[in-house]
Amino acid sequence: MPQAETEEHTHPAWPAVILAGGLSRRMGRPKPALHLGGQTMLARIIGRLEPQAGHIAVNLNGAGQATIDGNPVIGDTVPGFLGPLAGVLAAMRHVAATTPAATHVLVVPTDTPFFPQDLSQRLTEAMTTRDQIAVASSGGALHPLFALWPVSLADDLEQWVTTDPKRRVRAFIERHPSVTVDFPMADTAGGSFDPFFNINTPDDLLQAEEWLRVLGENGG
Ligand SMILES: Nc1nc2c(ncn2[C@@H]2O[C@H](COP(=O)(O)OP(=O)(O)OP(=O)(O)O)[C@@H](O)[C@H]2O)c(=O)[nH]1
Ligand SMILES: [Mg+2]
Repeated sequence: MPQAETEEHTHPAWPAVILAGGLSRRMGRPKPALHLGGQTMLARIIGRLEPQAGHIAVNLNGAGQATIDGNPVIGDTVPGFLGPLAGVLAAMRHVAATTPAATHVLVVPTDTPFFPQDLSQRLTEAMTTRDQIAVASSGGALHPLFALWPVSLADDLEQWVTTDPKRRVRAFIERHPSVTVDFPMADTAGGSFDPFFNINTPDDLLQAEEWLRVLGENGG
């Protein structure tokens, strides 16, 4: 069961968590604070989520500050920079504690600013049972960090992230019932555009500025 529907939401509003931890080694500086089109990446992701999610929290490796941009910060619940799945685990624990009625948590990464505006709606519609992980894909590529995760997987995930040597997101998903939702490429003046364009390097950031111009002020 999602959070209560409100007038702004034409579909269920899941609690959501933004993965903003990690080391940003390829970028060389923290990705959530990067500026894209005059806005931080994190602010951009929050703006993209707000119309399609309920309560939003930001996951960092440590919860050194209480809020960012008005949203609560949650730290990883397992230490050691264990990767994105540590953030997914923190998201499940947070939602179980703060929104116990929610069966799922919507998780998105901080470095993919043009993700679809109907992400939550389409992932929700694709689920046929409440034990499924609903995962996004585009152009034949899975985007395992864009998913609706059953909160009930928390204990199993904790076991996995603290014992599996690779902690690959896909490998964890494969152990559970899931459904994949394919999102179309956008047709733009600059050609076909993948809405899951991911920013990892300084060069990716320059390209993202270009796409922002092509897509318009808010990035589509
Ligand atoms: N909570 C948490 N999130 C993480 C961790 N590692 C990566 N992430 C998040 O997972 C998403 C994808 O991670 P990457 O692109 O690999 O980010 P990264 O590890 O900071 O970057 P690189 O060091 O260049 O690999 C981003 O949204 C990161 O914020 C982690 O240890 N804990
Ligand atoms: Mg990484």
